[in-house]
Amino acid sequence: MEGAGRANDVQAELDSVDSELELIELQIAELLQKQAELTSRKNALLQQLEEACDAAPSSSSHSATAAPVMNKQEMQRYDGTDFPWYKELERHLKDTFHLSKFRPLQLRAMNLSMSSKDLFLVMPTGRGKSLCYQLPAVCSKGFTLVITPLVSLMEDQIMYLNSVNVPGVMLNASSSKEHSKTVMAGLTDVKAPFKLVYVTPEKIAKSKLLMSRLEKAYNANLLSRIAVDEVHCCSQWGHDFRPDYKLLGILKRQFPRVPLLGLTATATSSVLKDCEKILCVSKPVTLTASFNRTNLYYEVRIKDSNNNASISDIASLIDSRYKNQSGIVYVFSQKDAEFVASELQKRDILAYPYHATMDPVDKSRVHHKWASNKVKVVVATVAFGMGIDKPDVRFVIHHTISKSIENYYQESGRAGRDGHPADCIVYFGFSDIFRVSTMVVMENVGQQKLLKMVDYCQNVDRCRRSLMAVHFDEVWDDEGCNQMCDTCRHSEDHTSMDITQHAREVVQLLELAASMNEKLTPLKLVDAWMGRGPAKHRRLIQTTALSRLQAEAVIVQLLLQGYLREDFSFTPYTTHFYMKLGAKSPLLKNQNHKVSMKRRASVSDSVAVGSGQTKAKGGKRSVHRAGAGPVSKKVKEDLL
Ligand SMILES: Nc1ncnc2c1ncn2[C@@H]1O[C@H](COP(=O)(O)OP(=O)(O)OP(=O)(O)O)[C@@H](O)[C@H]1O
Ligand SMILES: [Mg+2]
Ligand SMILES: [Zn+2]
Repeated sequence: MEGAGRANDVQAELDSVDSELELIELQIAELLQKQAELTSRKNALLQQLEEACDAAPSSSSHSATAAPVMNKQEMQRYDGTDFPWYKELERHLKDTFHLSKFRPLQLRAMNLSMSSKDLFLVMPTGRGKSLCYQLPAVCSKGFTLVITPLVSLMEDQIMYLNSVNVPGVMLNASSSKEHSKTVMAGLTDVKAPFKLVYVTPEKIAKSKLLMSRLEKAYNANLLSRIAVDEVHCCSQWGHDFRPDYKLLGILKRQFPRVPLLGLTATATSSVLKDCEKILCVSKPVTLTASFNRTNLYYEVRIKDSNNNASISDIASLIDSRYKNQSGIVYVFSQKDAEFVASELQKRDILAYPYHATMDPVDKSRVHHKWASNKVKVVVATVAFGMGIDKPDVRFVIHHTISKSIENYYQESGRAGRDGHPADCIVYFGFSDIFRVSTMVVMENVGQQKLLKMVDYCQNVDRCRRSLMAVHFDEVWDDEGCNQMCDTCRHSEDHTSMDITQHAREVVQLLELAASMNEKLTPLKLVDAWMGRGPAKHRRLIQTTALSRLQAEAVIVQLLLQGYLREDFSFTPYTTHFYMKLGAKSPLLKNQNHKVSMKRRASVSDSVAVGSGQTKAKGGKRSVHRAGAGPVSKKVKEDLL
C-alpha cells in the first residue's frame, strides 16, 4: 500500500514537472519565433541602410535593386538616353502611344530588355508595366510573344493596341481555325505583320504547332522578346498559382537567346526565386518599384456581422463622400454581390453586381457601363479584377476582408490610378474570417496569409502601409504615410487592455466543451461566452460582460496570438470551422502570464471605427433599415 502511495506521489510530481517542461518549451518556441522575425527584420533594415549609404541620394519615390551581378552604377547606366534605340523609343512613346514621358523605372526596364537582359519587373498595379514590353516590341524587329493568364486581359490589351494602331493578335482556346492560321503564318513572315502576339500558358503547353512556328521564327531572328505577364502565377507561393505556368520553362530552354521579361505587381523575393527556377532564367535583373501608393488612404471599419449596418454605412459614404464618383465594392460571393447591389439600389444608389457566373454579355455590359461612367458603382467579386484599368476610381470598399494582404493590396490598388487621392476601406467582420477560411483552407499557407490580413484589420497602432510593406520585403517608416491611413491619423488614440482574464474564461469554456465532447464554432463560442449558449454551459462558466463586438475582438486577438486556433472538418457540402485551444493556451496556467491587446480608445461599438467621416453632407446620417424599401424607380429603369 505504502509503495502504491509513493508511486502516486511520484507520478503526480512527474506530471507537474512534465507540464512545466511543456510550458517552457512553448516559451522557447515563442522566443525562437520572435528571434526569427527580428532577425529577418534586422537583415531587411541592414540592406536598406547599405543601399541608402552607397547610393547617390535618389529623389524619386522608387528604389531599384539589381541581382548581385550588376552594381548600382551599372544599373543607373540603363536610365540613360544614349542607347542606339533611344530616339525610336521616345518617338513611339509620343507619336504612337501618345504619352509625354516615361514613368519611374520604365526607361530602365526597356533599356535592359532592349540590351537582351532577362528581367523581372515588379511594379505596383497600374504603374505601366505593359508599356515596358509594348514599346520595345514596336521598336524591335519581328514580334514579341506575351504570355497572359486571362483572355479578358488579352482582349483589353488588343483593344488598346488597335486603338493606337499597333498590330497585336491573340491565340487562345476559343480562336477560330481561320484566325489561328493567319497568326501562325504571321509568326514567320519577315514583314512581321504583328508586333505583339498574346497567348495563354495553356497554348504554349498544348500546341505543338505553335511551338514549331516559334522555333522557325526564332531561327529567323523574328522572336524578339518574351514577356510573361503576371509572372507570379508561376509560383505556387504566388497567390494566383496556375499549373500551366509551370511548363513555361520550355521557352527559355528552346529559345535561349531571346530576352525574357517577367512582370508582376505582387511578388516577394521567395516567389521570384521560384519563378526564376520555373522559367529557367538564370540571374535575371530584378527591378522593384516601391509599393507605396502615396495617394491611397487606407482605413479599416469594424463590421457587425449580425446586421446590415455596414451596407447602410457604405451607402451613406457613396452618397456623400463619393457622390458622383466612380468606385468598386468588393464582396465575398456571387450571392453577396447580388444582395449588396440590391441593398444599395434600395438606398437609391445605382450599383450593378458583377461576378463570375454572370452571362459574359452581361459582364461586359456592366464593365463597359462602368468604364464609361454610366454606372458609378460595381459590386463585384474578385472576378472583377486583373486588368481593370480605370484611372479615376475614387474608392474601393471591401465589404468582406480579402484572403491575403497581397490580394488586398492588388484589389484596393485599383483605386486612384490617375495619381489623385482615393480611399481604400475594408469592413472587418468576425464571421467573415471564417467564411474566407473556407475558401483558403485547401491552399498552401492560405490560412496563414488570411491571418495576416486579419492582423492588418485588427491592428490599431501601426501604420497600415508599414504592415503591407513587410509583405513586399520593403521597409517603410510611418513618417512616409503622411497621415494617409486611419492609424496614423488617430495615432494617439489607442490604449492597451489586459485581456488575461478574458483569455482564461475562453480557454475554460473550450475545455468544458471538449470535456462534453462538443465542438464550438466561432459563433457558438462567442454566444456561449456571452451567456447565450445552452443552459448546461451557462451554469458552469463565467459569462462575459463584454459587448458582442468586444468579445469578438478578444477572440480574434487570442487567435492571432496562438492561444486559440482554428480546426475544421469537411462534409460533402461544406467545411465547418471550430475553435480549439492553441499552442500557447497552457501559458495561461501560469499566474504571472499576461495577455494584452490594443484598442481604439475613443471608439464604442459603432460600425465606424475609421476616420469618422461618414456623415452625409449637412451632418445628417442617412438611416435605412436592412431590407427596407423597394428598389427605387430610377434604379429599376437604369437596370433595364
Ligand atoms: N509613361 C506613362 N505615362 C502616362 N500613362 C502611362 C505611362 N505608362 C503607362 N501608362 C498608363 O498607365 C495605365 C496602367 O498601365 P498598365 O495596365 O500597364 O499597368 P500595370 O502595371 O500592368 O498594372 P497591373 O498590375 O494592374 O496589370 C495605362 O492606362 C497606361 O496607359
Ligand atoms: Mg499589367
Ligand atoms: Zn499610416
